[in-house]
Amino acid sequence: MREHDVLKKNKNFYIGVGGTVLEGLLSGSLFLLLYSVMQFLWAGQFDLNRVLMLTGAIAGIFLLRILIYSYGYTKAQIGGAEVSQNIRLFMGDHLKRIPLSRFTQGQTGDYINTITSDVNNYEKILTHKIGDLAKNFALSIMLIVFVMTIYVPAGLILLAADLLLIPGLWLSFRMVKKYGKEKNDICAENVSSIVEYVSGIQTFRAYGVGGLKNKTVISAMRDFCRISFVYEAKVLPVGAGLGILIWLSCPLVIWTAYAPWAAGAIDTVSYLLVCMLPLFCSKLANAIFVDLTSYKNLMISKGKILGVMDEPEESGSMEALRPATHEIIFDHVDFAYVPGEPVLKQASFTVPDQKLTAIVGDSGSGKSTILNLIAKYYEPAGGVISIGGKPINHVAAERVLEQVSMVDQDVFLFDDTIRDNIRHARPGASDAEIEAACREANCDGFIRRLEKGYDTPTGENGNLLSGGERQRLSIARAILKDSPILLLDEATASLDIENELAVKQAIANLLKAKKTVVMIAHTLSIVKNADQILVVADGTIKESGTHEELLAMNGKYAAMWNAEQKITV
Ligand SMILES: Nc1ncnc2c1ncn2[C@@H]1O[C@H](COP(=O)(O)OP(=O)(O)OP(=O)(O)O)[C@@H](O)[C@H]1O
Repeated sequence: MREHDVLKKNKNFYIGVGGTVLEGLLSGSLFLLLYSVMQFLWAGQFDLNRVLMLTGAIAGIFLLRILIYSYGYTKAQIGGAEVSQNIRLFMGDHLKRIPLSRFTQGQTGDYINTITSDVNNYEKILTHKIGDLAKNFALSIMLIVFVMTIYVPAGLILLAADLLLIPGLWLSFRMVKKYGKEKNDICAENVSSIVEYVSGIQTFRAYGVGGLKNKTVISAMRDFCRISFVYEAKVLPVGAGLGILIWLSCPLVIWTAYAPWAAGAIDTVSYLLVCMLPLFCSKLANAIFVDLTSYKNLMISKGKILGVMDEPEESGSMEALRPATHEIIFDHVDFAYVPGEPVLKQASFTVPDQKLTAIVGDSGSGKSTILNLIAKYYEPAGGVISIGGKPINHVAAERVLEQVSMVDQDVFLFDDTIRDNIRHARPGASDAEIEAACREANCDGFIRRLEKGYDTPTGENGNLLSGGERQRLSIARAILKDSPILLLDEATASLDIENELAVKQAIANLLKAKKTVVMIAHTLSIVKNADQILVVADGTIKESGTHEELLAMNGKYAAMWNAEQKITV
């Protein structure tokens, strides 16, 4: 489905609108019945037969209205839900192709806001607003025409009152444009701060900055309160002023139609009805004003949806990447997360095929960034990265990731069973293959001790498991995926000794298979036996070689090694 097609209204929507309009017109027809009742009364021809006929007609119309309304309403809801489902599925698919660099915290709040509340708003336009507007327009036209058949000038006054909606809406649309967009942006910021608050609730509590002490959330809420007030305060006077002007049509009609009534050109019953209908018409005009103003406001949501849909996706060929070897080369690679703050500067190195390369360096020197670039989570600003001699700059990230398994410090687990969490690595894997991978990853034992074994739910983001258990599940995923390149961010520092040993054993098992491995090591003793060690500093590779070669250089690595030895002793 093409991006703008998903926003298109469907058949159910049109049936829903048609039903609402029909139901509205039927409700308007009650005025015609009322008119005939008054005519019969006035003529002294109202008898039991007529009462029965009229009440029967009213009951019939009422029943028909209920049927049409229920059918139309249900269809409109189904139609709207279908459209919002298509939008959300499309966006889900689209988001996975948007470059990761776009997912800053503020932007993430924007995305969440768009996928949830903006799509809900758009659904509301389809299910309620358009139908209500069409119904009120149709009913207004019907009543104006009816009044015109009785006395043309009275109908023209009602028409003129309705035409006042044009300047009124012009003004209110300007306000919506000015303050509605700001309200929507502040709402997105609110979502970001709430997402941050809920995700970090443990930390906030630990430092006693939860609830009313949380400055970011409170200030975001205050901003939202302020803009909501400003928005209403700006739009409300326009609506109130317009309401009064439109309402003036009531005395004007009474006054205008008086002369023809007094002259006998209009009978008393018609005069009475002509005097009553402007009240109803002005209520309809006010409803149209409110609905069109909120329609315009809700259309901001449509604009935001289109904005996300139009965000450029990662480019690159979807052709399968089938390199003969899995040697990785960085050739003068430049990279920055934030423009003007380079993380890698002309970094060049080679990771030999089927060998273990370790990356060491100070915290923040760019080690994880190197792994992120190999996995194509980010694009370099300059230089070339190639796998097996093939530059990956123009290859789609999905194709590169087929060659790569990543085990890093932030293990993401879905709120699903352990078995299905591991199966994400290779959806076609059998239960036996999953269990074999878990044995290798040193997690089969603890999984079997759980009440439901492999069918135990991990909880949201794996919060029912310990850090070491989550790490081992992520290693099991890498073993199951069995891809030729393995990227490993060694993270045993925060684990207790038992978990640390289990994770280290799991990593040792993972390294047994012949793969091209790039491993970030935070403790040098782990990488002593690596085939090559790269030392990252100042955005580039400062030293490279084996442990012995680097010690002999007596440079940064030797200094780091000596410092570590002192701590260990
Ligand atoms: N998503 C991001 N947006 C902006 N800056 C980032 C982002 N990720 C990392 N950085 C910055 O880039 C630099 C390198 O980060 P990186 O995570 O690659 O370092 P590292 O060597 O792996 O650190 P550590 O050993 O502490 O994990 C750091 O200054 C970091 O603050």
